[in-house]
This record gives sequence, structure tokens and C-alpha cells, in this order.
Amino acid sequence: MPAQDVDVVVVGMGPGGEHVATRLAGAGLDVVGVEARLLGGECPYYACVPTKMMVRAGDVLAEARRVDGLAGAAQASPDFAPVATRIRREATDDWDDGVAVRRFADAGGRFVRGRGRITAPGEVTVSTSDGDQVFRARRAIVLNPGTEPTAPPIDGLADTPYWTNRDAVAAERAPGSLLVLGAGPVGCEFAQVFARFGSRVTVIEVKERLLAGEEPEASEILTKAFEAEGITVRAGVQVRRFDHDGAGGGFTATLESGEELSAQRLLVAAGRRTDLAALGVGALGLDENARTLDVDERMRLAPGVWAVGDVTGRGAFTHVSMYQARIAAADILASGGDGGDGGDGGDGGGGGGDAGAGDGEGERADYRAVPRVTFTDPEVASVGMTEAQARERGLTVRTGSTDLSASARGWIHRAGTGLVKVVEDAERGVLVGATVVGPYGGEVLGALAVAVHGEVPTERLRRMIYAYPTFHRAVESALDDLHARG
Ligand SMILES: Cc1cc2nc3c(=O)[nH]c(=O)nc-3n(C[C@H](O)[C@H](O)[C@H](O)COP(=O)(O)OP(=O)(O)OC[C@H]3O[C@@H](n4cnc5c(N)ncnc54)[C@H](O)[C@@H]3O)c2cc1C
Ligand SMILES: NC(=O)c1ccc[n+]([C@@H]2O[C@H](COP(=O)([O-])OP(=O)(O)OC[C@H]3O[C@@H](n4cnc5c(N)ncnc54)[C@H](O)[C@@H]3O)[C@@H](O)[C@H]2O)c1
Repeated sequence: MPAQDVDVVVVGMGPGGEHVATRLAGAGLDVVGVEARLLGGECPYYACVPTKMMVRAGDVLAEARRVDGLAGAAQASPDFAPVATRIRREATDDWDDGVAVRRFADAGGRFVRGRGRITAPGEVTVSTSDGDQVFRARRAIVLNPGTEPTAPPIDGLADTPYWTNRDAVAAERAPGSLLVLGAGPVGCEFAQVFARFGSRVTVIEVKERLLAGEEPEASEILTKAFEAEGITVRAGVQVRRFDHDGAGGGFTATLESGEELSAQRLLVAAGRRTDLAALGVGALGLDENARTLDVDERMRLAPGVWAVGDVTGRGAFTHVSMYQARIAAADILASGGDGGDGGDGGDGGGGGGDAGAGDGEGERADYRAVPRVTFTDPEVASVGMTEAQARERGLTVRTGSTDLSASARGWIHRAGTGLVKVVEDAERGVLVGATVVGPYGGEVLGALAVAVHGEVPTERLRRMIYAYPTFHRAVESALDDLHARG
């Protein structure tokens, strides 16, 4: 089949890729969107959306269990079936992306299902069920391949029927017992959900604490909350090998100490990676063995090539992918005048010359105030740098913190231990990071994200009026603590 000349080829249609492709198609460009699995990517089908439906269901159960002593008596009988049905029917359309494909076509885009690979500068070859199709991009190639779950090289693990997040969201029922390998956001969210639906859950983490990238105080509060719910937390341990009883039996993890932990199911949530070699970045002269694609602040990767999303290593979150997508789309549109030689596709230059519109105006990515929320109960929400990161940067750091349960709202709510912690660049007198652990922590974080993003002077934040009795009023106490530390 001869190569087809188009304006833009987007490889990988996760949240960011779909956004760029739809925006550029809407602007009148001839856009091909290439997706190997489901248009929309991990987030709507296997990640954010279905897992937050699970979290919502688990939270409702937990609230029901709090009725005793606050509002009488209630008995909740957990049943995972409504959760599984809701995920299947409302969230994922039974893992069918027909609606998204039609939406993209209606926006003027052309969808190709298959695996794309850069085969030369400006050229993408897509392996489809009908054979290969070759596209030459006059204006841009955009890479949004996301990540795949990975399993660590532990003896015995590879050949077992372990779950990844994709199996866990498709579960029809909660397993009787569950081992969770890895206590990042994925492992922690699933661990608590399944525990609330009756699974006997053990979390195994090689680092010393849960959510090791967050403030240590946050890990400590979450560990206590997990243990109070009956979740076993084994942090700072190494698994030597896994065994699976093939006769429909369960999994056994043997730790370096010789201790054995067993469960009916095993969820591997030990991190994710992108196969850059399969994506063909070597054809651009880039390192195929790298973990991430190193883009500039306009998402430019190479002449005529942009990349957005998890693969850029700037925070594996849907909101980061969408943010980058907006910047990349604007840059590609701005590149219209000068960028486009390669118009005849002959040199395969894919936009020719510089990747984008030169160094003129246009938004540049700013990652100082990336917010992140792990939707456990309590929610662990943070923005910007942790205290340790700020110190590593060599900043003169001042911190302040308060226990949320000591606030009026925390006490009224019977919220359990929580936290607001603020991290200040003391020389500039502005916050560079903050963490909230508590009910609605992600919502409370909003104000602190504005403070970090807007570099609002800490003294000015202290003179603000905080509504009584809200959870966000605890921000004032954390700022008072900061001030008291001189
Ligand atoms: C369990 C879980 C829960 C999460 N919860 C949240 C949350 O609550 N909030 C949040 O912000 N983030 C959350 N995340 C992270 C979020 O899912 C990702 O950051 C988000 O999907 C953005 O990813 P992306 O745009 O890089 O691409 P992805 O969503 O990963 O999509 C990339 C797509 O590219 C396709 N692809 C890859 N290579 C090729 C190729 N060569 N050819 C064609 N197609 C290809 C893949 O099939 C995939 O569909 C969660 C992640 C997980 C695993
Ligand atoms: N609510 C959210 O926004 C949300 C939810 C889930 C995931 N995410 C995103 O997805 C990304 C991936 O999440 P993740 O939790 O899969 O990965 P992660 O890399 O954040 O965490 C993986 C954890 O597994 C541990 N681990 C690795 N090898 C291990 C081993 N051999 N034994 C025991 N533990 C081991 C690591 O130490 C780490 O703590 C996150 O970085 C996050 O950005 C976001």
C-alpha cells in the first residue's frame, strides 16, 4: 500500500493524544489518530474513572460503618456486583470505545486501530489487522503511548496469572484474599477498595513506607488507617519468589526472611513503563532504552515530533497529559506557517526545520504546581515539592503543619488523624509545596495549589479569612505553625 500524506499523525490516543488529535482535526488539519487498544487510553477504561467508581463504593461502605455512634445503627452488606456492573455499563461500555471513535470522526479525525511505529523521520507505519499502513506527516507526529504495567523480575512471578490494574477493574467480585505488590497510588487505592468489600488484603512494599514519594507523615497516617481497617502492611520487605498453585489455588510470596504470605489473588502494582523501542524512537536518533521521552517546555521532542503524557515523566496523571496536550496543540498550530516543509512528504521531514513555531510567544509548560491525589480514605493530596525535595533543591526550607483532627471540623466530623503540611521557600516567603491528608483532601488542596502556582506570599495567606468550620481552615493553623517556627 502506498504511503499516505497527512498533516498530523498521533500515535497513542490516551487522554492527551485524543485531546491533541481532536483539537487539530477541529482546526481543519488532516489528522490520523492511531490507537492499538481503546481510544481514550488507560484513564477511562482501566484507571482513573473505573477505579474512582470503586473508591466511591468503598467509601459509601465505610461511611455506613461510621453510622454507629454518630447516627444510630446501620448494617451494610458489601456486594461487589453493583460496582462491577457500573464499571461495565456506565464507565467502559463493556470496554468498547465506539462512542469515542464516533466522537473523533465527528470532529473530523481519521481513526486507525493498530500499533504505530516511527519508521523514518516524519513517517509512521501502523500494523493493523489488515496489514501495514504507512503515513507521512507533513506537519507533526505526536507521541502519546502512555505506560504499561510491569512486573518486577521476581522468581516464579512471570508465569503466574497475577492481576494488573486491568484485571482488577474488570473483577466481577472481590477475592477472598489479596496480596498487593507495590504500595504506590495504584496499590493503595485497590488495597483499600477490596478490603472494604471483604477481601483479606496484605500490601507488600519494598520501600520503607506506603506512598514513598509523599511526605513521611502522610505515609504514617495512611498506614494506621489501613491497619485500623484490617489491611496488613508489610513495608521494607523483599519478595524472594512467588508460587502459584496451578490447580485453581492461590499465590504464595516468600519473603527474603523466609516468611510466607498467601492469598487467593495477587495484584502487581509495582510500576509502569513504556516500550520506546517498539515505538521506533530509534529512527529519530533517540535512546530506545530510556524510561521517558525528554521533551522541552512545548512538548517538542525532535524536529516535527511532539510527545505528551506519562511518557514524558513529568507526572503520570491525566491532568498533566491534558495540560501538555493543550500546549502541544497550540505549538503545532503555531508552527503552520514556517514548519511545514515536508509538504510533499518527500523528505519525510515531518514538519521540517525546528519542531515548532520557533521561540516566539506561546504557552510553556510549568510544573511547579502539579497537584496529585491518591484517592484512599483519608485522601492523600499534595502539590509541588515535599519537604525533602525542597531541601534537595537547596532551598532554605521552613515548614508548618497541623493535625486535621484537632481542627473544629475534624473534631465535629470525627475525621481521625489528618494533616495539613506546608513547605515554604523561606527566602522568597512563598509556598513551594503542600500536603493535605484527610476527608476531601483533594478538594482542600485546591486552595494550596493556587497558593503554590500563584506564588502568593505566605504572610498574605495568613491574612486571608478561612471559613469556619471547614477542613480548609486548617490551612491557617498550618501557616500559624510555620510562622511560629520563625
Ligand atoms: C489504576 C490507575 C488509576 C489511576 N488513577 C488516576 C487518577 O485518579 N487521576 C489521574 O490523574 N491519573 C490516574 N492514573 C494515571 C492515568 O491513567 C494516566 O496518567 C493517564 O491515562 C494519562 O496517560 P497518557 O495520556 O500518557 O496515555 P494512556 O492513558 O496510557 O494511553 C496511551 C494509549 O496509547 C496506546 N499506545 C501505546 N503505544 C502505542 C502504539 N505504538 N501505537 C498505538 N497505540 C499505542 C495505548 O494502547 C493507550 O491506549 C491512574 C493510573 C492507573 C494505572
Ligand atoms: N489517584 C491518582 O492520581 C493515581 C492513581 C493511581 C496511579 N496514578 C499514577 O500512576 C502511576 C503509576 O502508579 P503505580 O502505583 O503503579 O506505580 P508507582 O511507581 O508509583 O509505585 C509502585 C510501587 O511499587 C513498589 N515496588 C516496585 N517493585 C517492587 C517489588 N519488587 N516489591 C515490592 N514493591 C515494589 C515501588 O517501591 C513503589 O512504591 C503513579 O505514578 C501515578 O502518577 C495516579
